[in-house]
Amino acid sequence: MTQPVLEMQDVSRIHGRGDAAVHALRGLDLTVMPGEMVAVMGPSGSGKSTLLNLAGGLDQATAGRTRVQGEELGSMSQGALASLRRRRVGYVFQDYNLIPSLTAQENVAMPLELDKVRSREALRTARAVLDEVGLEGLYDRFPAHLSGGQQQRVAIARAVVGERCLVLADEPTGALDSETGEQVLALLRARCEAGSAALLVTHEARHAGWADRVVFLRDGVAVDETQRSSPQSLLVGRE
Ligand SMILES: Nc1ncnc2c1ncn2[C@@H]1O[C@H](COP(=O)(O)OP(=O)(O)OP(=O)(O)O)[C@@H](O)[C@H]1O
Repeated sequence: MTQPVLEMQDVSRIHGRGDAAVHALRGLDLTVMPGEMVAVMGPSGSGKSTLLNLAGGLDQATAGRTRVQGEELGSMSQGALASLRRRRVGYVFQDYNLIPSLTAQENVAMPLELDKVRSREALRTARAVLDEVGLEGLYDRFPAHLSGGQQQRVAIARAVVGERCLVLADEPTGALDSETGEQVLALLRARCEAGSAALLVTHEARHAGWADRVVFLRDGVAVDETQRSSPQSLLVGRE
C-alpha cells in the first residue's frame, strides 16, 4: 500500500492563552498522497498558513498528529525536524525569499550544501534543476537581475532540489502577472506528476483549478473538499 506523504489527524493549533487564545486550526484531518496537488483556500485568518507551517514542521500543533512519510513530527527531536525541513520538505513563498548575495545556482544549491553535499556536486545538481524549470543559462545571475517570474522559478528549484517529497507553497503566484503565475503553477503541477506532493495556498479559484483537490478552510475548520473533475463548482457559489 502506498504511504501518504502527509497525514494530519485531528490537528488543532491554538495561539496564545486565556482570553487572547486564537483557535487557528480546529480538529483538521488531511491526507495527501504522492503525486497529489492539493489547494488550500479560505478567507484571511482561516488558518491556511498555520496549516502549511504545521505540515512542514515550522510550527507545533496544540493537539493531534502530523506525519510526513509515516514519521510523526510531534515525537521528533529538533535535529530530526531540521533535517526533515532540509531534505524532505520544500517551501515556496510569495516573496521568493532568495538570498540576494547568492547567484541562482548558489541559492538552489544551499539546502544541499547545508546537508553536507560537496559544493561542486551541489552546484551541478542545482544547475540540473534550474534547467528543469526553464532557467538554463541564468545560473550565475543574482536575484536582482532576474524577473519576478524567474526569481520564483529559482525559489521552486530550491524547494524541490534533492529528494523532497512535499512542496509547501504559500501564494507563490501572488507577486506575478497572471501568465507568469500560470507557468509557475504548471511547474508545481509537473513536480507532482513526477511524484512529489504539493500543498498550494491560493485565493484564486482559477489557480486552484491546477490542483487535484481543494480544501476550504473557515475559522480553522475544513468545510468542504472539491474534486478536480468539477472545477466549475469552485466558481459557482464560491466567488
Ligand atoms: N503567531 C501567532 N500568534 C497569534 N495569533 C496567530 C499567530 N499566527 C496566526 N495567528 C492567528 O491565527 C489565525 C489563522 O492565521 P493564518 O495566518 O493561519 O491564516 P491565513 O488563512 O493564512 O490568513 P491570510 O490569508 O491572511 O494569510 C488568525 O486569526 C491569525 O491572526
